[in-house]
Amino acid sequence: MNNEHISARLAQFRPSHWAKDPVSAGFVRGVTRSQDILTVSLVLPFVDYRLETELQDLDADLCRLSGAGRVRWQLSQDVATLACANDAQAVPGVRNIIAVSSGKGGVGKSTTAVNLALALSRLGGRVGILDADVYGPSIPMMLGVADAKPESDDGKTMAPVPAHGIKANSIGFLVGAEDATVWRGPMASKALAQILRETRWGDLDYLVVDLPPGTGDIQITIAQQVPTTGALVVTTPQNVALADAVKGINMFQKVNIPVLGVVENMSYHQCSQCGHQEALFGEGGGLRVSSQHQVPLLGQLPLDASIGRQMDQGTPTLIAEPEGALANLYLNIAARVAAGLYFSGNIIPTRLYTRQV
Ligand SMILES: Nc1ncnc2c1ncn2[C@@H]1O[C@H](COP(=O)(O)OP(=O)(O)OP(=O)(O)O)[C@@H](O)[C@H]1O
Repeated sequence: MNNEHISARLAQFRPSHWAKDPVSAGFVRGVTRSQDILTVSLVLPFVDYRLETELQDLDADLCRLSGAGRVRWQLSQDVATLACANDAQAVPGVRNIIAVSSGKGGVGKSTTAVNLALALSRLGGRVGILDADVYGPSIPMMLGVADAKPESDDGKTMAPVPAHGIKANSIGFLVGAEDATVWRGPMASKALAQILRETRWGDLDYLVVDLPPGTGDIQITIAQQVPTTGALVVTTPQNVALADAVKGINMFQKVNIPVLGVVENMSYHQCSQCGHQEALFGEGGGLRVSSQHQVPLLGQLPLDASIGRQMDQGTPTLIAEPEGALANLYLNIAARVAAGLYFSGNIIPTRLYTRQV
């Protein structure tokens, strides 16, 4: 068996959203042959369980090169802890924090944050979500746990609310939605810092933080108080929303938080009868912003009544139709976010924690 040829073939495999192939990135940990089976072990430092299926495309070539009859893929994930971009104190057990923002209200930021968190969980991660949208904490409703209350046995810390396999906390669980909206800057950001640190998140690969919309002082304060690893900006294709998205990108860049990319929501409307796609709010805006500001366009989501309806019912798209085309769009975004975060970040050595996928 010629290991060099096998390595060369593995190195040709590179999903389009990866910055490196698995060999040069150091993900391949071993190639061994025993009798008729070629075993290839990989450890992935970010989540993407779908890789297992994609790798099977290499089976025929690897069998030919090794003379084995079949290939056994041993894939495990050990999500790397990446250095956070600011000097905020780390949250124990939480490996990476992803902030979701929008320059403008109502563009679908919370919808994207919830589906992104669920998609990261589906890809194999241990995931939490912190609803930092003090102006409209909608995540309890979106996750179908509007009446839940985080429990506290010691009066000092609280257990997050479990929902659809992820852990959630929200200012909305603790005070009525109306009360939260009257809070102003310092009070709101102080309360959030407290919620972030007093929640017993346990071990999380990713904590998604849904920021309040806008690019003012409160957003900057929160982004700086939270040990953020990277941020993404949600926008719609209208010019006015795009202009605000640019402000969002600039805000993060000013405080040195890497922008993982832009998600264009309500990009087009797809007719449920004939499948015709129509760009209701203009075309190409997200792509323009992404290329002008050198940040990736992470994905485009249609304006689809089922996304809104499923959210209102507390069963987000990823849960309501896990195998559907819309869920797949969110999974693609999550895979890009996870890989983008890893390839653009600086790794902090963590205790080795390897799980079989
Ligand atoms: N792609 C979509 N297709 C259809 N409806 C959507 C889509 N994205 C979001 N919505 C709906 O649009 C409304 C606003 O979405 P959401 O609350 O996520 O926006 P937001 O940007 O977080 O708003 P705010 O920051 O002002 O709270 C919700 O009713 C949601 O269900």
